[in-house]
Amino acid sequence: MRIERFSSKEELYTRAVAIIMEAKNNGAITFGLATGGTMEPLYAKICKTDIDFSHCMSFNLDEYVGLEATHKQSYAYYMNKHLLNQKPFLASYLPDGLAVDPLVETARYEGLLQQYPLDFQLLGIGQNGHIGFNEPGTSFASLTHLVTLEESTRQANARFFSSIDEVPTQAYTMGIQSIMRAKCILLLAVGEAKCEVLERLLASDYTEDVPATALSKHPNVMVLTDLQEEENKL
Ligand SMILES: N[C@@H]1[C@@H](O)[C@H](O)[C@@H](COP(=O)(O)O)O[C@@H]1O
Repeated sequence: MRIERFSSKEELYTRAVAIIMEAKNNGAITFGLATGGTMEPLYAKICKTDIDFSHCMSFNLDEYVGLEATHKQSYAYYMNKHLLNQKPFLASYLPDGLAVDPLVETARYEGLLQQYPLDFQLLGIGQNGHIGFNEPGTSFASLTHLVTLEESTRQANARFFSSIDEVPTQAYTMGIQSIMRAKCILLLAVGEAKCEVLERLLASDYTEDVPATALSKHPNVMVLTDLQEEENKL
């Protein structure tokens, strides 16, 4: 895992855009995409470039169960709003939050990921170390599956909803193994709220208690952060 630290968010996002453009120039076609506050400035910056994804495919990490694609807090809506309306891909996929049968839906989505292996995966990180919606304790062998969200995850995401009661209790997510199959992974940890989890990630051994530590066994992971090392603070 290579880590690059930036003294400003502006520099960090500029670097992230450059990495994505380089991946694309080097032939990446299939992009795993992420949502969350962390990704909003990234997508805003991408939209200002002339990058063309019209021959690429995108696959989102996760989606809330129970929200239709037109719901303003669904990840389908988020992706259209922040990226896909401005930068359309040849095809864009997310798990279907309204799928009737979770087993059929997770098999469908995992099948797509196996049919179109990811060249590039973008990741944020949850305050409890989750990637996608893989909560602590998730098997590192997991494929796309249905999860029950931790209360802390619902609380962290409640800021996007009018009240915590509206935050879904379940989601579909790519599994850890689905994520780890990507050829190249870029994780962004931005803002003070991610300080503790980033330090945990860097200090922890490979453990399912901190899902993001799975990445330590991946050959091509880059972490960008605006957080400084403990000794450099003050
Ligand atoms: N499922 C998403 C994750 O993919 C994301 O990484 C995390 C952090 O989001 P934020 O960037 O808003 O802190 O939030 C959600 O839980």
